[in-house]
Amino acid sequence: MVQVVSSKTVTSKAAQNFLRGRGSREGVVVTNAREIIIYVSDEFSRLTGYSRHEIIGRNCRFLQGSDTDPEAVSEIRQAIRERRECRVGLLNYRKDGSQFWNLLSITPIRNRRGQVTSFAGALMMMALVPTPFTDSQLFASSFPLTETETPIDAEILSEHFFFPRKRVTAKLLAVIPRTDFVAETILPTSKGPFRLRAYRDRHIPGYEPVALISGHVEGMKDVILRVHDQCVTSEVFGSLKCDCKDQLDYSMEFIRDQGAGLVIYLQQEGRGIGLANKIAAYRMQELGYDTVDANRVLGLPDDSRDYHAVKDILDELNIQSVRLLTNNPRKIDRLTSLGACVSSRIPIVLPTNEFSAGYLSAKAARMGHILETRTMVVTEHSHGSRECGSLL
Ligand SMILES: Nc1nc2c(ncn2[C@@H]2O[C@H](COP(=O)(O)OP(=O)(O)OP(=O)(O)O)[C@@H](O)[C@H]2O)c(=O)[nH]1
Repeated sequence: MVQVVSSKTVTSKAAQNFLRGRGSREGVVVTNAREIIIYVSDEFSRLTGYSRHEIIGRNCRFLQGSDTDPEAVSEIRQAIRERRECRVGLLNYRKDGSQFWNLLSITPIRNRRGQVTSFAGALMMMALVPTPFTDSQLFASSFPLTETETPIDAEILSEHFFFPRKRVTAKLLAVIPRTDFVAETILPTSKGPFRLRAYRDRHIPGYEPVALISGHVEGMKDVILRVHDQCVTSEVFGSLKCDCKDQLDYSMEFIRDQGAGLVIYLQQEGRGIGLANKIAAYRMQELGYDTVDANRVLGLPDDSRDYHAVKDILDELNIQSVRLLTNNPRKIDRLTSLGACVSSRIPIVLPTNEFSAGYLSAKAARMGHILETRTMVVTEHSHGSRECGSLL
């Protein structure tokens, strides 16, 4: 629930009721009858990147930009003129210039005599769609849906929200957080103590992401992050066929040595296909297929991992931006598509062995991984100031 303001500015019962009814992940603003913002929730600030004092006293138009559809804006204007409720899906801009799809609900607040005294707006953020976009892409997700993502049928959504263009056929991905924090403990490890935070996915029974944290990361920007997907074969059985365990060990040590950072560990064995399928894929690799074709001959996707939980956990920890420990540029794309701010990439440079060399070069050749194995030294590839969403 949104905390109900005790502020003198939002005193009407109707406005208070509106605020009480909102989910905690919705950003809320209240304007006076002349559409000047008099209240802004913390979540609204967080979602848009503007601080409260940058918002109060302004008109909500500051979220619009060059790609905001004028048809959507005119629907809002008309609803306000007619003093009626409206729900609109439109492209908005955060303070850093990045775009997001906003499901905006505006409700006029009336006094006892029925006069409109203020307007309350609730903002809900959706996944980014590619820009510049074509009509047919407009509502298409920028990345394929996997079974772990939340599909929302655009037809259904468009029954509730006015969208500027009606040719809505593709599915929409709504970024509705679904990863709940469960508990935190201190975990002594061979690499030193870490805070271990457990989460639970609301939709997938048994899917329990964890965050292994060193130092203070909450509310910080440029936090070192390793997004690590489960690899039982190397991490438990010591398989030499891949570099997963080495990368996990390296990341924990790197984060410890840097003083702060986190590993988000996800149960997505075998790039999302599961352990048994991965073992079947290994069998295919013994027959001569590389890591990509082995999946394909089994009718399995190359990579069906989902990073929804990463965005939710970063939001839950109020982490503003991350420096990602990875050699996989697509991981950066996928995280930024979900709205996470990746400010730079830190390569992980590790030696190969006779069993992993083929796998690693296949990943570089077929999956776009950056393969640097000449030296053990890790240097940060900075991409300059926060250019979220346009790193590579
Ligand atoms: N399907 C399949 N999965 C594999 C294979 N080898 C390792 N994995 C899985 O690959 C996942 C790790 O992905 P990688 O492609 O190694 O690396 P990445 O996470 O994409 O990129 P980095 O951030 O650079 O590590 C883990 O879930 C492993 O279980 C394989 O041969 N086939």
